[in-house]
Amino acid sequence: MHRDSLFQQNATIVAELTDAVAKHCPKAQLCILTNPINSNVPLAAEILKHRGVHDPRRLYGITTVDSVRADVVYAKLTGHPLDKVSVPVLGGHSGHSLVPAFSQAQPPSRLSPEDVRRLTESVRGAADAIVAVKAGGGSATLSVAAAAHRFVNSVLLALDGRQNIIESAFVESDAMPDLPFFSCPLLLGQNGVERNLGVGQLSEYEAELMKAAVAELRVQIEKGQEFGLAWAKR
Ligand SMILES: NC(=O)c1ccc[n+]([C@@H]2O[C@H](COP(=O)([O-])OP(=O)(O)OC[C@H]3O[C@@H](n4cnc5c(N)ncnc54)[C@H](O)[C@@H]3O)[C@@H](O)[C@H]2O)c1
Ligand SMILES: O=C(O)C[C@H](O)C(=O)O
Repeated sequence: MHRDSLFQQNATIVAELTDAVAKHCPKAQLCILTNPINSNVPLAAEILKHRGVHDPRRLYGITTVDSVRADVVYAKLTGHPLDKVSVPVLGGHSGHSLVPAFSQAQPPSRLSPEDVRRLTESVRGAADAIVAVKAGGGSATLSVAAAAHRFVNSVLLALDGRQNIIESAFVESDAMPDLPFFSCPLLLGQNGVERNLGVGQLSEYEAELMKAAVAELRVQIEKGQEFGLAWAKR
């Protein structure tokens, strides 16, 4: 499954809803789940900019399901309790644009290169695996609903003043040179993204994957920006 192929159907819907947010609730924290995240978030940013209400701290693409998947496979392999595990997932939300950073997993565990490759592929291929199992019956639903709930709940807790709320999301960012949007762990606060916690130290394997991820992301980001700008000016 290519989330990118959903762009044709979903771009106009995202544009219309973002425009309504810009007009009626410009201070809202806008959490976009609609695929392709890698294009739809840049698209929304262009519309918000055009309307003069763009605040990069308040616009997110929800990538939490990737974090959930990485945490689950890491916990299963290492035996760490799932609620104590955290694996950063970096980049975007599509097979080759996302890079799970198992080298930074907490609590740390020594994994063989073969284990890391296998876990990485299972996180990157999870969406396709679910589509195949459902055989025409759709894609992931419950896991995504749970992940979206976790993310939005974290945004609300931070809004309410709770400290040390960290979630990854695809946001406007300078974490990766020359790439205006990127997903990595964020410290959330009352105004949205309080601090971008950045990419951290990647292993050689992860750095290699990241090169291809960045190339794919660049194309998908530009596609969203072009659509958003054209839609806003139409
Ligand atoms: N970011 C992620 O991790 C992730 C994971 C899974 C699904 N998704 C994406 O979430 C989106 C929804 O997936 P789903 O399984 O819930 O689909 P779905 O078809 O079950 O639900 C889509 C809903 O959108 C509504 N809708 C359609 N056009 C609309 C419009 N113009 N304005 C307002 N609402 C409109 C429909 O009535 C329907 O209720 C898809 O784009 C999917 O790719 C993202
Ligand atoms: O588009 C979908 O429904 C798939 C989803 O992005 C996923 O990661 O499972």
